[in-house]
Amino acid sequence: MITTVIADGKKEYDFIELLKSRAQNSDKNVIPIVSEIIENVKTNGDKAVYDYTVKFDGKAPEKAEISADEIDAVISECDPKYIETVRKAAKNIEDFHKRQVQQSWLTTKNNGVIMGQRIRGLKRVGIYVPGGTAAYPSSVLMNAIPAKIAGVEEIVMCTPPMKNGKPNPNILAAAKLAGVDRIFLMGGAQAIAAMAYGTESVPKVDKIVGPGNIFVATAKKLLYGTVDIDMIAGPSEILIIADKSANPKFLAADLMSQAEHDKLASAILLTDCEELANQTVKELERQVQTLSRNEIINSSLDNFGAIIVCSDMKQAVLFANELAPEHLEVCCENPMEYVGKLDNAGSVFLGNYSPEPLGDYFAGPNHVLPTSGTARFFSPLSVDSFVKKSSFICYTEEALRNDAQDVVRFADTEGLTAHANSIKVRFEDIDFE
Ligand SMILES: NC(=O)c1ccc[n+]([C@@H]2O[C@H](COP(=O)([O-])OP(=O)(O)OC[C@H]3O[C@@H](n4cnc5c(N)ncnc54)[C@H](O)[C@@H]3O)[C@@H](O)[C@H]2O)c1
Ligand SMILES: N[C@H](CO)Cc1c[nH]c[nH+]1
Ligand SMILES: [Zn+2]
Repeated sequence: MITTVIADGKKEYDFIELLKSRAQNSDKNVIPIVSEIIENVKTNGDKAVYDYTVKFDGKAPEKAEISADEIDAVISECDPKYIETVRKAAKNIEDFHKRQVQQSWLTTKNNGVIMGQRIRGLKRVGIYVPGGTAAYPSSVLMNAIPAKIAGVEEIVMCTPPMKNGKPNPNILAAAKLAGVDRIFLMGGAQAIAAMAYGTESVPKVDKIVGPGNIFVATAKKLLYGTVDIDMIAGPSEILIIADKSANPKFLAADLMSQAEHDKLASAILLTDCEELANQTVKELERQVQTLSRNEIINSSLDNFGAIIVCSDMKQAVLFANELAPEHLEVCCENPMEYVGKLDNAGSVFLGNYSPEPLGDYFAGPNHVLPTSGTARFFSPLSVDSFVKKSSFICYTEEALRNDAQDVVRFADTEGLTAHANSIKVRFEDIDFE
């Protein structure tokens, strides 16, 4: 079961180092596997993707792309109540992300100089929607809605087929509602490589976004540069900081909500209350028996789960910032007090009634979030992830004349005479120093 460590001034620091190194090293073994897949797809295109789909997903569809007619036929199988829920979630996600939109701007200075920044949607993006051990229609919404708001011209989606080689109807319904343009049934590193290089059927994209397991996350990392990526959004993580006011039943449930994603998922509790830690262990043992994915949960908690009884809540905050988790729940008496102290987390859930799964599906903020400690420098998926910015400058002759001497001096200092010359030829009447 989960490892519990009690603060003694050293053990807890050593354990935090261990947890950090676990998160960073987990992809070492898969790099050679993923590199081979990428090379094969680059060389052999659709044929390689087909073979990997058979190998990893069970059965490959004859044609990887799903036609519009097929989509409509499959969607008719969905439960209308589910469609209604998707619509409500989509509305919340749209409302949240619309607030992120940045406008192009220009400014005119007193001397007539105009400059500004043009912001526009990327031309073609690839969104990855996981579908291995579970199907993720919620990830379709989280990827596609901000892309649409950003004005992306074409959204290409890849998701693995179900075991019978067919598409998951609930994923297709979410894709249609969110405005995805083309859908391909393929998963894992091979799907990422197909979108990065293009194949006979899959178009090459400018950027790949979206979460996935360790094979997907590693492929994105290796292909960065051939294509842009959003971040490393690998196996899920939850870290909870809790004081004695927290409810162990809620804590255990929330820890396991992320552990059930993947054997490599991590679930960590930091508390200053030993009694709460013990009660949470008991709750984990009790509740896990009632959950369908208990095998994955047990493996995840065994290998990547931890409860640390900290010396105080200040130490809990310090460790939370060190670990930089994907999701951070604050189950403390005054949760708002912590907001300004938590610097490194993908998404923060405040109070006993903001459980992590609410954010996964419904509240509005994006659930595609940085993992493996990369929340230190990556941000959640957002409208920003789908735009490109170009700046522009327009000087008048008079304005350039005024700045000419300074620009020439800078160019001369760098030893770049051609740069200086481009200014000088415009003002042959100026005697440059
Ligand atoms: N960070 C986030 O924002 C976020 C959001 C949602 C989900 N997730 C994570 O996404 C992941 C989803 O994982 P999943 O496995 O269910 O679906 P997935 O679609 O990411 O992966 C399935 C694919 O993995 C490949 N694969 C499986 N075993 C392989 C092997 N031995 N060698 C090579 N390739 C192999 C196959 O191609 C398969 O199609 C979970 O880890 C979950 O925690 C993260
Ligand atoms: N918790 C996942 C991100 O790590 C997102 C998700 C989708 N569905 C359920 N959960
Ligand atoms: Zn989740």
